[in-house]
Amino acid sequence: MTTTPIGVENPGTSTALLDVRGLKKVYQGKGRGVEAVCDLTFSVGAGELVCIVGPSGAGKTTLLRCVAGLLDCTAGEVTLEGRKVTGPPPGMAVVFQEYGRSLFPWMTVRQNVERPLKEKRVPKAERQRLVREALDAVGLAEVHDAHPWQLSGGMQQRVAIARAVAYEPHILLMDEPFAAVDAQTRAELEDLVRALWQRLGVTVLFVTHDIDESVYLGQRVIVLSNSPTVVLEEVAIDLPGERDQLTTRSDPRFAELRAHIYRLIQQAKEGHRPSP
Ligand SMILES: Nc1ncnc2c1ncn2[C@@H]1O[C@H](COP(=O)(O)OP(=O)(O)OP(=O)(O)O)[C@@H](O)[C@H]1O
Repeated sequence: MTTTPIGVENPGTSTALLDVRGLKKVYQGKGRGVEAVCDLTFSVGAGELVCIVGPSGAGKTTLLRCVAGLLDCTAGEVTLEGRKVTGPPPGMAVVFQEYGRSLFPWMTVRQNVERPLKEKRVPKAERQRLVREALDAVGLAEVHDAHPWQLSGGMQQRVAIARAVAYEPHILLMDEPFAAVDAQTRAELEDLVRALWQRLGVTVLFVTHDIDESVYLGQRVIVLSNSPTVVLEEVAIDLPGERDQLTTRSDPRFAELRAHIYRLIQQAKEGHRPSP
């Protein structure tokens, strides 16, 4: 299985936008430290859609929080667009798993999406346009005046995605964003992410524990070992760029890639490390 980064669907996007070098994170607790991430190195090209999978507790969320500048690294560094990340960088948006906690219940859908744009001091007319376009893109134009608690879980996660997209980020980080929605909604949201990615040309780093989801979405899947966490393998997903839930998932190549990553995760759980 190849391990080189690819950009089959967005040709000419080989420039590294995000660089993670020797990333280590140790949480300091009372009396002892927890090494969540040991030594991670990888990069993501501009316009790529890269998924990260690994066993539970491998440090996927920790990695994403370090990349987002929400946590300090113990060692190593994260570089975005050539600048070292020391706090939340301006060109980045994050979608978390807990949409319920990430939206403000007292604000309408439109106000939730608009809020980061106000903080960014985007002029009013421009803000209104961005909010309208983002809500259109996620199919929520009709409910802009509703409050989050009046919407289903899947719709709330669409609001969170619209908020991220309206911000016009260069890179979108997603941390198990569909873990809490039903299978049908999950499939729709996966297609939404691919459609937005193709349309907007945004770089996406998508963390999931779901192997099928990583193969369906990604151009490349980075498989993490178990703790102490390193990159076990980078798997190029050489499926056609046009994907749909039925055709892609019944492609024999899809099954091969899924089986390969499944075996890697099993090996990871057994403590397998990459050869030096
Ligand atoms: N704030 C914290 N303080 C101490 N230890 C932590 C903290 N957050 C995470 N950890 C530990 O770091 C390790 C990695 O956790 P993390 O949540 O990053 O893994 P994960 O791969 O996202 O897990 P999962 O797939 O189960 O969500 C775990 O051992 C976890 O207990």
